[in-house]
Amino acid sequence: PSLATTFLDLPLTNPLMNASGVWCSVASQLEALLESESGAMVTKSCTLEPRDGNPEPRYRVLDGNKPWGSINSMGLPNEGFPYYLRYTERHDYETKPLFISISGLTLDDNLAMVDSLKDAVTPAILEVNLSCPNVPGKAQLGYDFDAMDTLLAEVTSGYGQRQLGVKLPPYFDIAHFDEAAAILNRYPSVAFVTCINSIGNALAIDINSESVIIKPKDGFGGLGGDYVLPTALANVNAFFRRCPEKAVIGCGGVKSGQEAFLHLLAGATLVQMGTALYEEGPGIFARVKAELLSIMAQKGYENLSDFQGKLKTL
Ligand SMILES: O=C(O)c1[nH]c(=O)[nH]c(=O)c1Cl
Repeated sequence: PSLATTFLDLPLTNPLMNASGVWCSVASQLEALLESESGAMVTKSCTLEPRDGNPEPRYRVLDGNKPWGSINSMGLPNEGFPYYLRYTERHDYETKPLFISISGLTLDDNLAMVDSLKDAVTPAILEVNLSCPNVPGKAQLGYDFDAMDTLLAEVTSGYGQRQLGVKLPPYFDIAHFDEAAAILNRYPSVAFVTCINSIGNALAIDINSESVIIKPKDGFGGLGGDYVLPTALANVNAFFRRCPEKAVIGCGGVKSGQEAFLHLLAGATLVQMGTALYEEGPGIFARVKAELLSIMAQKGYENLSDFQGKLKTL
Protein backbone atom coordinates (compact mmCIF):
# COMPACT_ATOMS: atom_id res chain seq x y z
CA PRO A 1 0.00 0.00 0.00
CA SER A 2 0.96 3.66 -0.37
CA LEU A 3 0.55 6.60 2.04
CA ALA A 4 1.10 9.15 -0.73
CA THR A 5 -1.44 11.97 -0.76
CA THR A 6 -1.91 15.55 -1.89
CA PHE A 7 -2.92 18.64 0.09
CA LEU A 8 -3.82 21.90 -1.67
CA ASP A 9 -2.34 20.26 -4.80
CA LEU A 10 1.00 19.66 -3.01
CA PRO A 11 2.33 16.07 -3.05
CA LEU A 12 3.08 14.52 0.36
CA THR A 13 4.79 11.18 0.97
CA ASN A 14 2.39 10.53 3.87
CA PRO A 15 -0.48 12.28 5.72
CA LEU A 16 1.22 12.59 9.13
CA MET A 17 2.48 15.80 10.72
CA ASN A 18 2.94 17.46 14.11
CA ALA A 19 0.23 19.49 15.83
CA SER A 20 1.19 23.14 16.15
CA GLY A 21 2.85 23.75 19.49
CA VAL A 22 4.57 20.38 19.79
CA TRP A 23 8.26 19.99 18.83
CA CYS A 24 8.16 23.14 16.68
CA SER A 25 9.03 26.22 18.77
CA VAL A 26 12.75 26.61 17.91
CA ALA A 27 14.95 25.90 14.87
CA SER A 28 16.50 22.73 16.34
CA GLN A 29 13.04 21.21 16.80
CA LEU A 30 11.91 22.29 13.33
CA GLU A 31 15.06 20.75 11.85
CA ALA A 32 14.29 17.50 13.70
CA LEU A 33 10.79 17.51 12.18
CA LEU A 34 12.29 18.11 8.74
CA GLU A 35 14.58 15.09 9.26
CA SER A 36 11.73 12.97 10.61
CA GLU A 37 9.42 10.82 8.51
CA SER A 38 6.49 13.23 8.84
CA GLY A 39 4.81 14.14 5.56
CA ALA A 40 4.52 17.80 6.55
CA MET A 41 5.20 20.06 9.55
CA VAL A 42 3.84 23.18 11.25
CA THR A 43 5.44 25.86 13.44
CA LYS A 44 4.41 26.81 16.97
CA SER A 45 1.60 29.40 16.89
CA CYS A 46 3.32 32.75 17.05
CA THR A 47 2.45 36.22 18.25
CA LEU A 48 3.92 39.41 16.78
CA GLU A 49 6.40 39.75 19.69
CA PRO A 50 8.26 36.94 21.47
CA ARG A 51 6.52 35.60 24.59
CA ASP A 52 7.73 33.69 27.63
CA GLY A 53 4.28 32.21 28.19
CA ASN A 54 2.76 31.06 31.45
CA PRO A 55 4.67 30.05 34.64
CA GLU A 56 5.71 26.40 35.01
CA PRO A 57 4.65 23.68 35.58
CA ARG A 58 2.48 24.29 32.52
CA TYR A 59 2.48 20.87 30.77
CA ARG A 60 1.83 17.50 32.38
CA VAL A 61 1.16 14.05 30.97
CA LEU A 62 -1.81 12.32 32.59
CA ASP A 63 -0.81 8.67 32.68
CA GLY A 64 -2.27 7.35 35.93
CA ASN A 65 -4.71 4.65 34.86
CA LYS A 66 -5.35 4.18 31.14
CA PRO A 67 -6.46 6.09 29.10
CA TRP A 68 -3.73 8.71 29.06
CA GLY A 69 -3.37 12.24 27.80
CA SER A 70 -1.97 15.65 28.63
CA ILE A 71 -2.98 18.95 30.11
CA ASN A 72 -1.26 22.20 29.12
CA SER A 73 -1.46 25.88 29.78
CA MET A 74 1.69 27.00 27.94
CA GLY A 75 0.32 30.50 27.37
CA LEU A 76 1.58 30.90 23.80
CA PRO A 77 5.34 30.93 24.49
CA ASN A 78 7.07 31.56 21.16
CA GLU A 79 10.07 33.30 19.53
CA GLY A 80 7.90 35.92 17.84
CA PHE A 81 6.67 36.15 14.26
CA PRO A 82 9.95 37.34 12.62
CA TYR A 83 11.73 34.20 13.86
CA TYR A 84 9.22 31.89 12.17
CA LEU A 85 9.02 34.04 9.04
CA ARG A 86 12.81 33.68 8.75
CA TYR A 87 12.44 29.92 9.16
CA THR A 88 9.91 29.81 6.29
CA GLU A 89 12.54 31.52 4.13
CA ARG A 90 15.11 28.78 4.71
CA HIS A 91 12.86 25.68 4.86
CA ASP A 92 13.52 22.93 2.30
CA TYR A 93 10.10 22.71 0.59
CA GLU A 94 11.30 19.88 -1.65
CA THR A 95 11.54 17.65 1.41
CA LYS A 96 8.08 18.39 2.80
CA PRO A 97 5.48 21.17 2.99
CA LEU A 98 5.64 23.63 5.89
CA PHE A 99 2.69 25.26 7.62
CA ILE A 100 3.11 28.45 9.64
CA SER A 101 0.67 28.97 12.52
CA ILE A 102 -0.20 32.45 13.78
CA SER A 103 -2.16 33.34 16.89
CA GLY A 104 -2.14 37.10 17.26
CA LEU A 105 -3.26 38.59 20.57
CA THR A 106 -5.32 41.16 18.66
CA LEU A 107 -6.94 41.38 15.24
CA ASP A 108 -4.38 44.02 14.27
CA ASP A 109 -1.52 41.71 15.24
CA ASN A 110 -3.02 38.94 13.09
CA LEU A 111 -3.43 41.36 10.19
CA ALA A 112 0.16 42.61 10.55
CA MET A 113 1.48 39.03 10.38
CA VAL A 114 -0.80 38.17 7.44
CA ASP A 115 0.36 41.29 5.60
CA SER A 116 4.04 40.36 6.06
CA LEU A 117 3.34 36.80 4.90
CA LYS A 118 1.51 38.04 1.82
CA ASP A 119 4.48 40.24 0.87
CA ALA A 120 6.93 37.41 1.63
CA VAL A 121 5.21 35.22 -0.99
CA THR A 122 6.41 32.13 0.85
CA PRO A 123 5.35 28.56 -0.06
CA ALA A 124 4.50 28.05 3.64
CA ILE A 125 0.81 27.34 4.24
CA LEU A 126 -0.89 29.66 6.74
CA GLU A 127 -2.89 28.11 9.62
CA VAL A 128 -4.66 30.81 11.68
CA ASN A 129 -5.15 29.63 15.25
CA LEU A 130 -8.65 30.54 16.47
CA SER A 131 -8.51 28.32 19.51
CA CYS A 132 -5.76 28.97 22.04
CA PRO A 133 -7.47 28.34 25.41
CA ASN A 134 -4.60 29.43 27.64
CA VAL A 135 -3.98 33.16 27.40
CA PRO A 136 -5.57 34.58 30.57
CA GLY A 137 -8.22 37.14 29.67
CA LYS A 138 -8.36 36.06 26.02
CA ALA A 139 -11.50 34.17 25.01
CA GLN A 140 -11.10 31.66 22.20
CA LEU A 141 -12.03 33.32 18.91
CA GLY A 142 -13.54 30.04 17.71
CA TYR A 143 -16.21 30.35 20.40
CA ASP A 144 -17.18 33.93 19.48
CA PHE A 145 -18.87 33.55 16.08
CA ASP A 146 -19.15 37.29 15.39
CA ALA A 147 -15.47 37.86 16.18
CA MET A 148 -14.54 34.81 14.07
CA ASP A 149 -16.56 36.14 11.13
CA THR A 150 -14.93 39.58 11.39
CA LEU A 151 -11.45 38.05 11.66
CA LEU A 152 -12.03 35.83 8.61
CA ALA A 153 -13.31 38.75 6.54
CA GLU A 154 -10.25 40.87 7.43
CA VAL A 155 -7.66 38.09 7.24
CA THR A 156 -8.84 36.59 3.91
CA SER A 157 -8.91 40.06 2.41
CA GLY A 158 -5.54 40.98 3.94
CA TYR A 159 -4.06 37.77 2.56
CA GLY A 160 -5.30 38.68 -0.92
CA GLN A 161 -7.65 35.68 -0.98
CA ARG A 162 -4.59 33.34 -0.97
CA GLN A 163 -5.49 29.89 0.39
CA LEU A 164 -5.19 29.53 4.17
CA GLY A 165 -6.64 27.41 6.97
CA VAL A 166 -7.94 27.80 10.49
CA LYS A 167 -7.29 25.77 13.67
CA LEU A 168 -10.65 25.28 15.35
CA PRO A 169 -11.58 24.50 18.93
CA PRO A 170 -13.77 21.46 19.53
CA TYR A 171 -17.51 22.11 19.29
CA PHE A 172 -20.00 20.00 21.22
CA ASP A 173 -23.37 21.02 19.80
CA ILE A 174 -24.81 20.34 16.33
CA ALA A 175 -26.08 23.93 16.16
CA HIS A 176 -22.48 25.10 16.69
CA PHE A 177 -21.15 22.80 13.92
CA ASP A 178 -23.86 24.31 11.67
CA GLU A 179 -23.11 27.92 12.61
CA ALA A 180 -19.30 27.61 12.41
CA ALA A 181 -19.49 25.83 9.04
CA ALA A 182 -21.93 28.42 7.68
CA ILE A 183 -19.43 31.16 8.51
CA LEU A 184 -16.44 29.23 7.13
CA ASN A 185 -18.26 28.41 3.89
CA ARG A 186 -18.63 32.13 3.17
CA TYR A 187 -14.85 32.30 2.79
CA PRO A 188 -13.74 30.19 -0.20
CA SER A 189 -10.08 31.06 0.43
CA VAL A 190 -10.31 29.20 3.76
CA ALA A 191 -9.16 26.03 2.04
CA PHE A 192 -8.85 23.83 5.14
CA VAL A 193 -9.90 23.51 8.74
CA THR A 194 -7.83 21.76 11.39
CA CYS A 195 -10.00 20.01 13.98
CA ILE A 196 -9.40 20.01 16.91
CA ASN A 197 -7.33 22.09 19.27
CA SER A 198 -7.15 20.85 22.88
CA ILE A 199 -10.39 20.67 24.85
CA GLY A 200 -10.05 23.90 26.78
CA ASN A 201 -10.04 24.40 30.53
CA ALA A 202 -9.99 20.87 31.83
CA LEU A 203 -8.83 20.33 35.44
CA ALA A 204 -6.39 17.57 36.43
CA ILE A 205 -6.15 16.86 40.18
CA ASP A 206 -3.62 14.70 42.04
CA ILE A 207 -5.21 12.65 44.84
CA ASN A 208 -2.02 12.35 46.89
CA SER A 209 -1.23 16.05 47.03
CA GLU A 210 -4.91 17.00 46.80
CA SER A 211 -3.70 19.69 44.40
CA VAL A 212 -3.99 20.71 40.78
CA ILE A 213 -0.91 19.70 38.71
CA ILE A 214 -0.22 22.75 36.52
CA LYS A 215 0.45 26.25 37.87
CA PRO A 216 -1.34 28.65 35.48
CA LYS A 217 -5.04 29.49 35.86
CA ASP A 218 -5.52 27.49 39.09
CA GLY A 219 -4.75 24.30 37.19
CA PHE A 220 -7.18 24.77 34.29
CA GLY A 221 -5.66 23.78 30.95
CA GLY A 222 -6.17 22.30 27.49
CA LEU A 223 -6.75 18.54 27.41
CA GLY A 224 -5.14 16.28 24.81
CA GLY A 225 -4.55 12.59 24.21
CA ASP A 226 -6.85 9.57 24.40
CA TYR A 227 -9.51 11.57 26.24
CA VAL A 228 -10.22 13.77 23.21
CA LEU A 229 -10.30 11.19 20.38
CA PRO A 230 -14.12 10.77 20.08
CA THR A 231 -14.59 14.55 20.19
CA ALA A 232 -11.84 15.02 17.60
CA LEU A 233 -13.40 12.42 15.28
CA ALA A 234 -16.81 14.08 15.63
CA ASN A 235 -15.41 17.50 14.71
CA VAL A 236 -13.45 16.09 11.75
CA ASN A 237 -16.56 14.35 10.42
CA ALA A 238 -18.92 17.26 11.17
CA PHE A 239 -16.82 19.71 9.14
CA PHE A 240 -16.06 17.09 6.47
CA ARG A 241 -19.83 16.77 5.92
CA ARG A 242 -20.55 20.53 6.09
CA CYS A 243 -17.59 21.92 4.11
CA PRO A 244 -17.32 19.80 0.94
CA GLU A 245 -15.11 22.44 -0.74
CA LYS A 246 -12.55 22.41 2.10
CA ALA A 247 -10.01 19.89 3.32
CA VAL A 248 -10.05 18.78 6.96
CA ILE A 249 -6.88 18.15 8.95
CA GLY A 250 -7.53 15.82 11.86
CA CYS A 251 -5.90 16.40 15.25
CA GLY A 252 -6.65 14.87 18.62
CA GLY A 253 -5.96 11.53 20.24
CA VAL A 254 -3.67 10.09 17.54
CA LYS A 255 -0.94 7.85 18.97
CA SER A 256 -0.86 4.93 16.52
CA GLY A 257 -1.88 3.84 13.06
CA GLN A 258 -5.31 2.96 14.45
CA GLU A 259 -6.33 6.50 15.39
CA ALA A 260 -4.74 7.89 12.23
CA PHE A 261 -6.88 5.44 10.23
CA LEU A 262 -10.01 6.55 12.11
CA HIS A 263 -9.33 10.24 11.44
CA LEU A 264 -8.82 9.54 7.72
CA LEU A 265 -11.98 7.41 7.61
CA ALA A 266 -13.90 10.25 9.30
CA GLY A 267 -12.79 12.61 6.53
CA ALA A 268 -9.35 13.95 7.40
CA THR A 269 -6.84 14.46 4.56
CA LEU A 270 -3.88 14.95 6.91
CA VAL A 271 -3.47 13.87 10.53
CA GLN A 272 -1.61 15.78 13.26
CA MET A 273 -0.09 14.40 16.48
CA GLY A 274 0.43 16.46 19.63
CA THR A 275 0.54 14.65 23.00
CA ALA A 276 1.97 11.41 21.59
CA LEU A 277 4.68 13.33 19.72
CA TYR A 278 5.50 15.33 22.85
CA GLU A 279 6.02 12.07 24.78
CA GLU A 280 7.70 9.93 22.09
CA GLY A 281 9.58 12.43 19.92
CA PRO A 282 9.83 12.63 16.11
CA GLY A 283 10.59 8.91 15.80
CA ILE A 284 6.85 8.44 16.23
CA PHE A 285 6.23 9.27 12.57
CA ALA A 286 8.12 6.18 11.32
CA ARG A 287 6.19 3.98 13.79
CA VAL A 288 2.75 5.34 12.96
CA LYS A 289 3.46 5.20 9.21
CA ALA A 290 4.32 1.51 9.50
CA GLU A 291 1.23 0.82 11.61
CA LEU A 292 -1.05 2.64 9.16
CA LEU A 293 0.44 0.74 6.21
CA SER A 294 -0.09 -2.54 8.06
CA ILE A 295 -3.76 -1.73 8.73
CA MET A 296 -4.24 -0.81 5.06
CA ALA A 297 -2.60 -4.07 3.97
CA GLN A 298 -4.80 -6.13 6.31
CA LYS A 299 -7.90 -4.42 4.90
CA GLY A 300 -6.77 -4.68 1.28
CA TYR A 301 -6.50 -0.90 0.73
CA GLU A 302 -3.86 0.27 -1.75
CA ASN A 303 -4.24 4.05 -1.32
CA LEU A 304 -5.65 6.47 1.26
CA SER A 305 -8.41 7.36 -1.23
CA ASP A 306 -9.71 3.80 -0.91
CA PHE A 307 -11.10 4.66 2.56
CA GLN A 308 -10.59 8.39 3.19
CA GLY A 309 -13.91 10.00 4.13
CA LYS A 310 -15.79 6.70 3.68
CA LEU A 311 -17.08 6.32 7.23
CA LYS A 312 -20.20 4.19 7.19
CA THR A 313 -23.35 4.93 9.20
CA LEU A 314 -25.86 2.39 10.43
O1 LIG B 1 -0.96 27.40 25.60
C1 LIG B 1 -0.63 27.35 24.38
O2 LIG B 1 0.39 27.90 23.89
C2 LIG B 1 -1.57 26.60 23.51
N1 LIG B 1 -2.04 25.40 24.02
C3 LIG B 1 -2.99 24.67 23.35
O3 LIG B 1 -3.40 23.58 23.81
N2 LIG B 1 -3.46 25.11 22.16
C4 LIG B 1 -3.04 26.28 21.60
O4 LIG B 1 -3.51 26.65 20.51
C5 LIG B 1 -2.04 27.05 22.31
CL1 LIG B 1 -1.47 28.52 21.59
